[in-house]
Amino acid sequence: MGDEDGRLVVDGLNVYYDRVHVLQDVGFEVGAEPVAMVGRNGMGKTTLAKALLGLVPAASGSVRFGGQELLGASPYKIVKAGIGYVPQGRRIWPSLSTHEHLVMVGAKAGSRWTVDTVYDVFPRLAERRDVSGANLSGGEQQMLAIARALLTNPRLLVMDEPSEGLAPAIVEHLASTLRSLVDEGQSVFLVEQNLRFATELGDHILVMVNGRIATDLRSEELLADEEKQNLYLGVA
Ligand SMILES: Nc1ncnc2c1ncn2[C@@H]1O[C@H](COP(=O)(O)OP(=O)(O)OP(=O)(O)O)[C@@H](O)[C@H]1O
Repeated sequence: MGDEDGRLVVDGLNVYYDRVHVLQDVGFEVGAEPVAMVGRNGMGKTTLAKALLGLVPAASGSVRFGGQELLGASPYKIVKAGIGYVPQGRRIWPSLSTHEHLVMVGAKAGSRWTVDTVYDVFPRLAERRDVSGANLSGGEQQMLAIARALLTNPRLLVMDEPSEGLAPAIVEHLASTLRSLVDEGQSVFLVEQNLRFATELGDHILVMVNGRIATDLRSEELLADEEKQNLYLGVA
């Protein structure tokens, strides 16, 4: 995991919604080092995550993963190729229990991830195994969305705003759990508005402005530069 084999290489990616040019010549790479993309609302981050998973069509460009071209492939094939997806808004089934969500995905043969090993990473989910999705807290739903993606045994985990709507203490807990996975070799591409979460998990930061990657820097550089934070994110 996280080796050159599982490298994501995005090049010249263009996406339109009707005539609106939402992603403009987007290019970046994700290897072993975790990468986070930040940007204000509506800049195109979710569209990018969806385009990587084949959920929105691209007009042109290339998305290669482990040397294989995935642009134009179905989401099913992309997940099978080793890209796991945690969508914005979590997408939990209200009437299914925690355990039902997990057994429905099941484990892949030979994978380190089984229902039991995801419960080891998220013990809170084991405690809440019989609780329905509708009755889980936001943080528990987020853990479940991540656990469900892990069961697909991803070489690369793409997460769209996992911190959204969660209390700071929960965000902190999520960041440290995800950081442990990264330290064990899990590759991660994170889309985030929460600068603290993004810089805690991502070593490398891409800033998206109006559908383009405006800059690309180390997380400590962005944290040390309030002017850039204000310019790109309006947070300082
Ligand atoms: N299905 C769609 N049809 C048309 N326009 C869309 C569609 N989805 C998003 N957009 C527009 O495309 C632009 C980029 O949206 P996107 O959701 O990718 O941004 P974002 O950076 O993820 O923002 P947020 O953090 O609010 O999710 C926005 O102007 C948005 O209004």
